[in-house]
Amino acid sequence: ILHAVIQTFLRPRLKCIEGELCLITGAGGALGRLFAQEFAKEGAHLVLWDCNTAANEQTAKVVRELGVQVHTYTVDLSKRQNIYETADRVRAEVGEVSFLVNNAGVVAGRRLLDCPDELLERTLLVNCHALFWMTKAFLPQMKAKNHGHIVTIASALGLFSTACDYCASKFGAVGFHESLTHELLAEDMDGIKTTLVCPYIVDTGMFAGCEIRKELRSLIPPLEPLYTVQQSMKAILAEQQMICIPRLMYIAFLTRKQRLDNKKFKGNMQQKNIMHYV
Ligand SMILES: NC(=O)C1=CN([C@@H]2O[C@H](COP(=O)(O)OP(=O)(O)OC[C@H]3O[C@@H](n4cnc5c(N)ncnc54)[C@H](OP(=O)(O)O)[C@@H]3O)[C@@H](O)[C@H]2O)C=CC1
Ligand SMILES: CC1=C(/C=C/C(C)=C/C=C/C(C)=C/C=O)C(C)(C)CCC1
Repeated sequence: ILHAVIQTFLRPRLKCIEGELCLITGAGGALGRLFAQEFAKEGAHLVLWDCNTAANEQTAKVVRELGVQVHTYTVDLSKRQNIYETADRVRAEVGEVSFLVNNAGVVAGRRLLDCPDELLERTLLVNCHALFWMTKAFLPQMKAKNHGHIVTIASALGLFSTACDYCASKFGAVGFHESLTHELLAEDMDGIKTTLVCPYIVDTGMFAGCEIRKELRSLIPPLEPLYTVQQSMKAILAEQQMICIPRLMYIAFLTRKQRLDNKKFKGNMQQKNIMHYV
C-alpha cells in the first residue's frame, strides 16, 4: 500500500502500448467499454469478451472507429471450459495477448440467507475463479517472452466488507492479484506487470439496488465511470501495482478493523432485494 501511495504522488513515466494485443472481459459493460476506448486511444489492438453479444458488438463498433483492430468473443466466464476453449480460439485466430484486463463482474445483492446458492456461486465464479482460468490461459505466452500485464478490476469492497457474495469474491480477487505478483517476482518475471484496481462505487448501475447512507453519499458521491477508467489507465500505464479510487479508500482499508468493532458504522450501505443481474 505504501508503495502504491508513494507512486500515486510521484509522476512516473507512462509506458507505450501501441500495437499490443489487449483482452478485456466484460467489454460490453459500462467500465469495460470505457477501458476498450482508452486502450484503443493508446493504439492497442483489442480482443473483447462478454456474455452479452449485443453489448460487446456495440463496444466493438465504437472502438473500431478509433482505427484499431478489434475481435469479439461471446463467452460465459462462469464456465472454466468455455474460457479455455475461447482462449484457444483467440490464440489461433488473433495471436498472443500481452495485456489482460479482468474486468467482468457481477453481484447477487441479497443477504446471505435470502440468496439462492446458484447466485452466490455465480458471483464467486465470475469475479474470482475466472481470474485463475484467464491467467492460466494467457500467462504461459507472456512468460515465454517475459512480457505482459495482468490487470485485476477488483473493488474497494475487496479491501473492506459490506456485501457477502461480492466482498468474498473481491477479497479473493485482491488475494489472487497479490499472490500472482509475488509469484512473478519470485520467478524473476520482471517484464510481466500486475495492477490491482479498487474503486469505490461507480455510477454504472451495477449497484443501483443498493442504498448508501445520505451523509456518506454527500461526503463522497459515486464515481464517474470515465474518471474511474482514466485514473485506472494512469495507474496501469505507470505500471503501478495497485490503485484505490478515490484515495480515501486506502484509509477506509486501513481502518476496517476499527469499523467492524464500532456499532456506529453499521449499515453504511444497505442492500435491497433487487439487483439488475438477478
Ligand atoms: N459499478 C461499480 O460501482 C463498481 C464496479 N466495480 C467492478 O468493475 C467491473 C465492471 O463493472 P461495471 O462496468 O460497473 O459492470 P457492468 O455490469 O456494466 O459490466 C459488466 C459486464 O460483464 C458482463 N458479464 C457478466 N457476467 C458475465 C459472464 N458470466 N461472462 C462474461 N461476461 C459477463 C456483463 O454482461 P451482462 O450485462 O449481460 O450481465 C456486462 O457486460 C466489475 O468487476 C465490478 O465488480 C468495482 C467497483 C465499483
Ligand atoms: C466511503 C467510506 C466508506 C464506505 C464505502 C462504501 C460504502 C463503498 C462501497 C463500494 C462499492 C459498492 C464498490 C463496488 O464495487 C466507509 C467504509 C464507511 C468508511 C468511510 C469512507
